[in-house]
Amino acid sequence: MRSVIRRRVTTMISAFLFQPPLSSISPKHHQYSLLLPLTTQRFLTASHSFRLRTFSTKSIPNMQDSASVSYLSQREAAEIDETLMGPLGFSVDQLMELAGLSVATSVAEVYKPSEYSRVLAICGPGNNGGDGLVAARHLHHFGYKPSICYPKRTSKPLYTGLVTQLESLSVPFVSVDDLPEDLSKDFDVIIDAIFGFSFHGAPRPPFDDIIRRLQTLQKRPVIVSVDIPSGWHVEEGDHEGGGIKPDMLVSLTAPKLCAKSFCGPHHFLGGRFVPPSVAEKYKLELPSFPGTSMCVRIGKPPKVDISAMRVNYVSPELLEDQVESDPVLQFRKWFDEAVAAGLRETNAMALSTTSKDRKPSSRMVLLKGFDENGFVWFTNYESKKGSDLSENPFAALLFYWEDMNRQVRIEGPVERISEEESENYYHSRPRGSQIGAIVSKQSSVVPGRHVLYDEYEELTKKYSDGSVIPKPKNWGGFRLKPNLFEFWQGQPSRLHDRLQYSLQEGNPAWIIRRLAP
Ligand SMILES: NC(=O)C1=CN([C@@H]2O[C@H](COP(=O)(O)OP(=O)(O)OC[C@H]3O[C@@H](n4cnc5c(N)ncnc54)[C@H](OP(=O)(O)O)[C@@H]3O)[C@@H](O)[C@H]2O)[C@@H](O)CC1
Ligand SMILES: Cc1cc2nc3c(=O)[nH]c(=O)nc-3n(C[C@H](O)[C@H](O)[C@H](O)COP(=O)(O)O)c2cc1C
Ligand SMILES: Cc1ncc(COP(=O)(O)O)c(C=O)c1O
Ligand SMILES: [K+]
Repeated sequence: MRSVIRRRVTTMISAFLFQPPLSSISPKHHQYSLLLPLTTQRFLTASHSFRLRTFSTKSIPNMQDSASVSYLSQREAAEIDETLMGPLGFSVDQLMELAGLSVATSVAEVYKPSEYSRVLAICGPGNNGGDGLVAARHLHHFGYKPSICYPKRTSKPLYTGLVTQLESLSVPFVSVDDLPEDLSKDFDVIIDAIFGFSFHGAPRPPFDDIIRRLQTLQKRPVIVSVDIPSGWHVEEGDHEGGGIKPDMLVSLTAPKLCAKSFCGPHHFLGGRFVPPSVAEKYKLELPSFPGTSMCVRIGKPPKVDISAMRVNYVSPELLEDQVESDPVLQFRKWFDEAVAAGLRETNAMALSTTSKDRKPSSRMVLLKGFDENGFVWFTNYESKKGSDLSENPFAALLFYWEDMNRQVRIEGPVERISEEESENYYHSRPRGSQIGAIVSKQSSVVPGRHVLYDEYEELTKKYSDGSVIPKPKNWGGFRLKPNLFEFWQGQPSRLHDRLQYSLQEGNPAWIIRRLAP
């Protein structure tokens, strides 16, 4: 019995697979290879692990070539829907859940709840409306304050369930009559989940009036359209002009033809459920989803006004009576908190040095240890920073832990650590990095990458027997002994907390002073 069912399903899938696509779609397969997912892999060596970040255009979601993206006709969209929920074994609940989650994560990528918390999801009578209900639930859990306008309810259990779920979260439902004529006062984001790919003709009441209100919105609230900007023709787009102008479009499965005329700043793709058979059949060329993300940006990056880019920091206060009297202990506290918060490369710091002609230069290095004796990093003593420090043995370190609105400045004299300490650390590194340190005459001019690579290959062969890789004489650690610390905690309106620790001649006690922000 089971095998009969399996055979039937296989036959249905192959019948589906061998049908030709309904519309031809620009096949630029050579570009697809550029859209590799960003992978962060862990490489384990005998005693260590270190992260290798592989980089591709995909890792910058804005760098997609929108010309290589496929668009679906209305018929294809409906057909894919049927296939997913027929031979491919999906249920509508499942797809709707994934679609709604994609919408919520797309919104969260661009519109942060700290600034755009008041969301109105306007839900239509079909599955597009269902996506809106699901998205609102996720947005609630992401920290937004959604409200729902759902004038034409469906009595199917899927929909009544979604409504019950929202009611159990105390998400308010607003009737059309209670919606303010000017939506800009009460909402920061409007989720347009009115019509999806089954829309046809002209909008009927009460949606005609709601769409009219959306057409006249100014800058705020922003409109996020689910799959289709409601009121637009599914294939021809805003063909009569005067339709709504969403700021964000979240296309599901693949963009529909109308999306070609979308010219808002944020076009995202959601619906991370397309099996390869569907992608192959419809020759779908779509960006791949990075990491574990449920959405990915399609198309060109939005134009930004750099002068308007700013974040208003909101953090707990940093008060004199809360901090440690010893700045090294205070640093440890903040460092541990940054690690616990999961920040990447908490130990990355900017190191600033100056040459004897008093010209400063900065670069990132990794902190490899700190205690009351100082802060240690490793490098090539004959590099630019190495020669700067020989000429002027003073430096400044800077940590910026962006997610915590924190910055730490540390300044003081610098000295080389002992050869023994450097030896020990060098041999604790992955063997590839040890060889890399031999190969790199750091800061000198290299004729081409191949030069480094050839020498690396040669040395890798030489040491393939696992023998000790000798530390180059010019590679080792520096230790900065601080005489000044500053702990900076970002606060609203640029009234940040700055607590500076300094030492006075001949006095081992640190003086703590608050500096104006
Ligand atoms: N695989 C996928 O791609 C997935 C797709 N998903 C989602 O499903 C969406 C498609 O859903 P859908 O087929 O239910 O159609 P949708 O457009 O929401 O509404 C149809 C309703 O609107 C009505 N209606 C139509 N025209 C009208 C008018 N002029 N004025 C007034 N009413 C009008 C129509 O009524 P009728 O005309 O039939 O009387 C019917 O009640 C798709 O866009 C995506 O968001 C995801 O959930 C999962 C994965
Ligand atoms: C996050 C990060 C960490 C780095 N860590 C080190 C390090 O620990 N030691 C090092 O020599 N270079 C490190 N580098 C490379 C340096 O920034 C720099 O390119 C190199 O040391 C040459 O600098 P210089 O020519 O000013 O001496 C790091 C770069 C980054 C982005
Ligand atoms: C050139 C260079 N040297 C040294 C380091 C530090 O490496 P490790 O953590 O293996 O000491 C880095 C880190 O990015 C580096 O780029
Ligand atoms: K819509």
